[in-house]
Order: sequence, then C-alpha cells, then structure tokens
Amino acid sequence: MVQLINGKKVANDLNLETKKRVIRLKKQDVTPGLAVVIVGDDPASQRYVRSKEKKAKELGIFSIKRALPESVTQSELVQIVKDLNHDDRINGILVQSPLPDHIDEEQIIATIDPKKDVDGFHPVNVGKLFLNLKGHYPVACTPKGIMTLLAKYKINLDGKNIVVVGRSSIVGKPMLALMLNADATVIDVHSHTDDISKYTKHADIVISAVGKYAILNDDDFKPGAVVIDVGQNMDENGKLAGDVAYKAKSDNIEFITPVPGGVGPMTIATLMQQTVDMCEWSKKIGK
Ligand SMILES: Nc1nc2c(c(=O)[nH]1)N[C@@H](CN(C=O)c1ccc(C(=O)N[C@@H](CCC(=O)O)C(=O)O)cc1)CN2
Repeated sequence: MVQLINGKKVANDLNLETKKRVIRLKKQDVTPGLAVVIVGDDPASQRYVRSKEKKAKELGIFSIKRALPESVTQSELVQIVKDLNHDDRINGILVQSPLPDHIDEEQIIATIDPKKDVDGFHPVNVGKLFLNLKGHYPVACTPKGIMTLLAKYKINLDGKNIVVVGRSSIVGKPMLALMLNADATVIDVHSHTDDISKYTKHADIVISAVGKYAILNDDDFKPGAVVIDVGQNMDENGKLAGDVAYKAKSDNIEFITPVPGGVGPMTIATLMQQTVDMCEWSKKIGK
C-alpha cells in the first residue's frame, strides 16, 4: 500500500513556526516584507500569486504586488525590480515565472539584488548552492521544501540513488545540487534521455518535475521507491494531477507526495520561511 507524504500538514507546521518568528520580530519593531511581481494574466500564475499574498498576510508578513500587463517592456520591468531593490520595507523579491516571450527572464532575475532574491534564482545564489558554500543565501523554494519534507519523513539520502526527472532552473537543477550536497548519488534525466524508465527503475528516490500528466507510472519504479511528484497538470477529467499515475496498491511505490497536497504547499511555506530568514539575515538577527 502506498503511503502518502502529507505536504499540507508539514507546510502548516512550518507556517506556524514562521508566524511565531514574525511575532518575535515585530516585538523588535521589524516586519519582514515580500514583493511579488507578476506579468500578464496566466490563470495558474495568478492563482499561485494570490496564494502567496494570502499566506503572507496570514503570517503577518508585509507584502506588495506589482501586477503588470503583458505589454510591459523589458526596461520598465528592470526599473520596477530596481525600485524594489531600494525599498527598505522589502526583504524578498520574486518575479513569478513564466514571463512572456518578449521578456528576457535571465536579465530580470540578474537585476534582483542577490540579498533580496527570495526565490534563489539569481546566478550568485545558484553558484553558491552548487559550490555548497557555507553562510546565508536563498535556495529555490520547491527543492528546498522537498528537502524539508524528506527530512520530516526521516528519509535518508546519504549514498542513495536519486533520479531527478527534468532540468528546469526552478526545480531540476537546484534539486540536483541539494541532493549532491546531501551526499546522494544523483542522475538527471530529461527530454533528450533515451529511456527515462531505465534510470527511474533503479532509483531509491525519484523526483519528477516535468509537467506532463502520467509521464511515469507504477511500473517505472523499483519496490520501496520514494516518489516526489512536482507536476501540476490536468488529468483526462480536467482534475489537478501530478506527473505520476499510480494505484493505491502499487507494488513498487512506498511513499509518494500527492497532487494536490504534496509539494505545492511546501513551495509557499518555504517562500514564507525564506522571506523571514532573509529579513533576519539583513538585520543580523538570530541564526
Ligand atoms: N518565481 C517563481 N515562479 C514559479 C515558481 C516559483 O517557485 N517561483 N514555482 C511554480 C509555481 N508555484 C509557485 O510560484 C506554485 C505551484 C503550485 C503550488 C501549489 O500550492 N499547488 C497546490 C495546488 C494549487 C491549485 O489548486 O492549483 C498543490 O499542489 O497542492 C504553489 C506554488 C512556477 N513558477
């Protein structure tokens, strides 16, 4: 029988802890601040941004949203990010991805002050992660949230065979780095990989971040596998579903993150946690 990894519960616990930290900071007259920049009207992105604003409010984090039309120019967007870099109320800036095709996303991310890059996408922070540098720096929220989930479920990573499916900057690549830094043995498979299941079938842990419903199923894993499903897709009935189609009585999967209720809530809880971390780091408070 497959056991579900309850991301919603772990995220709720993390949010409670974050809320307590915010209360403590406010007693010192410090309020963490988050700025969310969104371009265009993609319904999924709008939903995610609404959830981020709602959660920030619930936890007592100050937040501002810059919602821009699809027609915004590169230079206008660069200027908005620069203004946020200089806004003392703001500790974390994120630009919701994806951006429209006419925008050079790399330049926008590189404009964010690395000390306010709450998504951990800036090349300086990505470099620190891959070099496994000590010290304080932000890390992409979805992979960081996955590491928190695995730790909560006491899933050992040292020397384990990990297969990451997908190589995006948001999940796949930082996930690889975090796993390497945790002493796991890591393989990344992607759209140019000949036979993905050849790799997943030998993995202790598979992390799938492809964005295609049912790209993997029970037969693609070995008995006892832990499966982390990052997909946010629609199934054949128009219901939200992950990358992995499985039966509750799977012979192979031992643990899986459900969609919804697995990795998704951890992304937002980690974003809130990291906003507070960055506020404390900037004021040299705490850790
Ligand atoms: N700047 C960023 N852009 C994007 C990121 C990111 O981390 N930073 N990640 C994704 C989208 N994302 C956050 O922005 C995100 C995706 C899914 C969820 C979530 O809670 N999913 C729920 C279901 C929600 C629903 O009903 O649709 C779940 O799985 O339970 C949160 C955040 C791409 N862009």
